[in-house]
Amino acid sequence: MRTDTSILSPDANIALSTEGLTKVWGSFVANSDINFQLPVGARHAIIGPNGAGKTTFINMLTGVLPPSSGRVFLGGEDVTADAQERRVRKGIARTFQINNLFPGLTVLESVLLAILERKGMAQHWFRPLNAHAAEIEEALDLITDLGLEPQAGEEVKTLAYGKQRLVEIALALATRPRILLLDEPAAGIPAGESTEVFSVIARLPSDVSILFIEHDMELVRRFSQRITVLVGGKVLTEGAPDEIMSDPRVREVYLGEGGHD
Ligand SMILES: Nc1ncnc2c1ncn2[C@@H]1O[C@H](COP(=O)(O)OP(=O)(O)OP(=O)(O)O)[C@@H](O)[C@H]1O
Repeated sequence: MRTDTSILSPDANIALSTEGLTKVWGSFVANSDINFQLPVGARHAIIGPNGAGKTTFINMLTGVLPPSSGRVFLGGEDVTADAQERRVRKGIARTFQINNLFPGLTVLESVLLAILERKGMAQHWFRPLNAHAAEIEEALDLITDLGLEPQAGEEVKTLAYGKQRLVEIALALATRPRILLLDEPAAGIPAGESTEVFSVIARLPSDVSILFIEHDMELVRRFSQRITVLVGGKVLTEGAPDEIMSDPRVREVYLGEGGHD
């Protein structure tokens, strides 16, 4: 019997929550009965060994994957049946690999296009630039917030990978999200640059609630306020970084496994 009924009633402090979220493929259970709450303004990490179901969970939050059972709530609203685009309009954003999106465009052009898309104006992108003064200003503000102003006029594909990841975050922020979901935002980039990416994430407005998957424990320790540990598709435990890092069960199943590929 459920003793915590808060998950069932809208709570203004909860940006996103799930109830009994489950994903099965045939007899394989990738996510099992996940009850999760992301408070407004959270910096929350999901960790767990390979195949634990982290990406599957995020994919059900964004609408990329339909759950087999369970529900996803944005604030108090059940968005389980909403398609991905609709969830984006309601404030759930995730990052996409930039090179698949806007090949050949500069940083400024890419962010501008994302803002025009949000405003339903993307089909007018070829209008004279002065017709988009407000959107250009917004794009430049966003680019500045992410420390990308030196690269504003450069083609995205020519940037260092760390900068490309930041452009991807800028594009997600251009949708004006309430919630930002990041699946390994520093994957594939050199260690120095990954710290820069996370420092920028840490500086994002506090009303944007952030949930991220990250394998680097030092980054998780530095940049999360709370951690959920997934193992075999189930929540093993959840808590503050120090609590999680010293939990013998976590050390055994995750930290003790000798690293991650
Ligand atoms: N479409 C699918 N059909 C069947 N099994 C799948 C499918 N997608 C993922 N899986 C399996 O579900 C399990 C969980 O995958 P998921 O990518 O969510 O794990 P993860 O925790 O993100 O792993 P990693 O850390 O390696 O990225 C894996 O065993 C994976 O092989």
